Amino acid sequence: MPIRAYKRILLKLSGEVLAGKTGYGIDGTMLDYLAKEVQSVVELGTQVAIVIGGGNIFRGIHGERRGIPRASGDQIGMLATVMNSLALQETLRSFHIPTQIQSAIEIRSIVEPFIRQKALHYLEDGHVIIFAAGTGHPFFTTDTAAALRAIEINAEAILKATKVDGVYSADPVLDPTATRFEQITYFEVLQQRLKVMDLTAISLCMEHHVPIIVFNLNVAGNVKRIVLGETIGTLVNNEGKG
Ligand SMILES: Nc1ncnc2c1ncn2[C@@H]1O[C@H](COP(=O)(O)OP(=O)(O)O)[C@@H](O)[C@H]1O
Ligand SMILES: O=c1ccn([C@@H]2O[C@H](COP(=O)(O)OP(=O)(O)O)[C@@H](O)[C@H]2O)c(=O)[nH]1
Repeated sequence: MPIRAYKRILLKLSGEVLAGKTGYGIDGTMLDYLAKEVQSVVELGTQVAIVIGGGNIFRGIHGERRGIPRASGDQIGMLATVMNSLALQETLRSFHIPTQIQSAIEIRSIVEPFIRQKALHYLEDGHVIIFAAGTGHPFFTTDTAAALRAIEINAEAILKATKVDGVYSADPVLDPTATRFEQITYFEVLQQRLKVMDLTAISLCMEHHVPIIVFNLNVAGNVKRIVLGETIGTLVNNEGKG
């Protein structure tokens, strides 16, 4: 078996990634693609926790335009992450990967509530665990939920999957002259307000020394490459050189 760089990771998937090319909702081809990426590291014996966003269905901030107060809009957004989690769970199970969901909001007839000790047991038993409903609180994001859960389960790294291949000096989607960092410190990300992840999430990771690897999910095999220690994307930690 190849040597793994990481034994326990937290994979952060944006909701948007689930929409695939359709741009909205849940795309079956994308679910299969994600399941294969996850399978490739489960096969290495890596423990995998996943936090998934809801932006493919609803973002709280956008509700305000339709007269939905932010806190209610955020609750809709959190429920969207539960829908995405269920879709991903069923796909992972169809790939024979044992998968559990734990939700930060209690919806007991559908998914288990978040119980840290139980989550740790699932991981140790080789189950993939999906943490749904973000932090359970409005005004937060699933990036912050990813940071929080990564700390709670002692994940060795957060793998932040995006459609760009790392952290840039500016949003590369908007600024073609932006340059990519191979490594950068949390402090530099905060100081330069680089919006690849929200600042609350970065601060939590900085305080608790959780490295973040920002990488392009659209390149097949990237999750496995990272777990095997290849330098992919941008590493955010305390020692980055910028
Ligand atoms: N400095 C930056 N470096 C890299 N990406 C950035 C930067 N600033 C903004 N971004 C954007 O952040 C996105 C990554 O966040 P992600 O969670 O995937 O997207 P979203 O929050 O839109 O679902 C990238 O797709 C990119 O367009
Ligand atoms: O702890 C959380 C996490 C998410 N959300 C809501 O859920 C939506 C979807 O999450 P996010 O935008 O982080 O998803 P992504 O951008 O990763 O798809 C957000 O817009 C918020 O409205 C929230 O209120 N609290």
